[in-house]
Amino acid sequence: MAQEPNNNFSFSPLKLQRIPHLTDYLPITDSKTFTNPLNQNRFFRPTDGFYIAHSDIVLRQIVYDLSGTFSVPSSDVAYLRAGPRQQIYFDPHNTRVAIVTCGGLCPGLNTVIRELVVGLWELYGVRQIYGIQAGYRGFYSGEPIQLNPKMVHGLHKRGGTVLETSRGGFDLNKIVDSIQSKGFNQVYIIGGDGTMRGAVKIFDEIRSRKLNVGVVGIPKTVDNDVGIIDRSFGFQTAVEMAQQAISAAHVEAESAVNGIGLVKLMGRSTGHIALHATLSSRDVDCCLIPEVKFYLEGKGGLFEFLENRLQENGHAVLVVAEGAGQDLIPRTDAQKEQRDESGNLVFLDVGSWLKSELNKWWTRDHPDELFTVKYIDPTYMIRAVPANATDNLYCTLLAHSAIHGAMAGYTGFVTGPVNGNYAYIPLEEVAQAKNEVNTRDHKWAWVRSVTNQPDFVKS
Ligand SMILES: Nc1ncnc2c1ncn2[C@@H]1O[C@H](COP(=O)(O)OP(=O)(O)O)[C@@H](O)[C@H]1O
Ligand SMILES: O=P(O)(O)OC[C@H]1O[C@](O)(COP(=O)(O)O)[C@@H](O)[C@@H]1O
Ligand SMILES: [Mg+2]
Repeated sequence: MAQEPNNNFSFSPLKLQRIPHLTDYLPITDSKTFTNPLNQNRFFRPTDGFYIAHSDIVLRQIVYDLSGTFSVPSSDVAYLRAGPRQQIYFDPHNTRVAIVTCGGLCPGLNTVIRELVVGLWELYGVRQIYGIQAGYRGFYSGEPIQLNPKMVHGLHKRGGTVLETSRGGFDLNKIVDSIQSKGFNQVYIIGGDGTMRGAVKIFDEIRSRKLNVGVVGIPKTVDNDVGIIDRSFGFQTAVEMAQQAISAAHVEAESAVNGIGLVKLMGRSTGHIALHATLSSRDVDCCLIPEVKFYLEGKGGLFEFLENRLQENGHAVLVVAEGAGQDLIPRTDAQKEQRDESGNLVFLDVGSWLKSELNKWWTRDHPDELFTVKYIDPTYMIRAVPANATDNLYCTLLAHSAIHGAMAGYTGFVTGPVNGNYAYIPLEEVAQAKNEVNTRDHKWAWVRSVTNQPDFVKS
């Protein structure tokens, strides 16, 4: 029977995760602030509650169990709510902005660039806006490109990043020297977990040099592996794109005798894309993710499961995240050490390996029966597309939130939705947080109930 809520609960003070402000470390010789130009913007007409105050917060934890004696644990935290401030720190005429994109592609990168440029220009009247080319290395190895709304007009309809991106090339001193010498006072850094770790270092160096430069992180990752925020932009578009690959795999498998459709999806250390694509498709018989180790042979293994599925249905669809099964694939010592320019471990192709293992298994156990594995690897197709409508809207809100925070003088922060509300989160916290699939919660149980796949726990 459901337990009645108990009135015996109390809220201990929440811990507000403050974000740094430039005045925290800069000598306040001139404490002048500026009235937000939105006051004069005929489209916005600020009314009561339009501006966000220091006291507006967003709770990280919003679901509680009120049975028994209850108090909010002191570990529960709140973040500053994102949005326009009535008084701003930067004079728009003297604001000089740099925007950079780093790491892998993700649908919506161009939209964020577009909305940063248009938002800074239209909402705040900033005119000195520059794009840094090809990731972190672009700060010191090339010339920034000046941007204006006309130049970025149609960007939301294009995949990729017009600024180009890269991995590696992180030279802290050269980057900060360049920010200083080029006179930038706001830097918007769009990237994933690696980029955010770099951004923390840039922010620390800027602070230790006491530079009047705001550093803002905008989290980007198609894998959805950045923690704290609800989800990363482009993720939904990628899941949608993955449906096409799964449908094709299903058609191929269904149209063959003992056909297996195998689809590999992105997900270096997290299986969010594979999981969401599986749940949306319902054509998937088994979903393999990095968070759940699996095995091939014997009782409860993948082969036994597929054998039964082929017997029942004549076909099966397998979705595998790129980071799954890496511990099973034989590799040379050199391959064990191989890293990309950013230091990320280079993975072997789990799809090709699985295909080969499946073929070996079938030939060994059923030498006289037809069997086919059709392997589809849509890797770059799911991330090199323009953002869908939902992601485009999300990118706009992210860009606007970032601008409002930076113009107010906040620094060393990341903006993103927390429980549906846009918040300012300390950069360092985001750089450390991971978002892995929680295999104990109902979503993973739901996958297993949809596919009826094994739990791969050896008894
Ligand atoms: N720990 C780190 N410290 C400084 N820079 C880093 C760190 N990790 C990654 N970077 C830099 O961040 C950029 C993007 O990192 P990468 O891991 O490739 O992509 P993502 O940011 O999408 O995870 C690269 O230029 C890389 O050199
Ligand atoms: O071939 P690339 O460009 O290194 O990208 C491959 C990687 O990029 C990703 O799509 C996203 O990774 P990042 O968010 O770290 O850029 C991974 O899923 C994948 O392993
Ligand atoms: Mg990454």
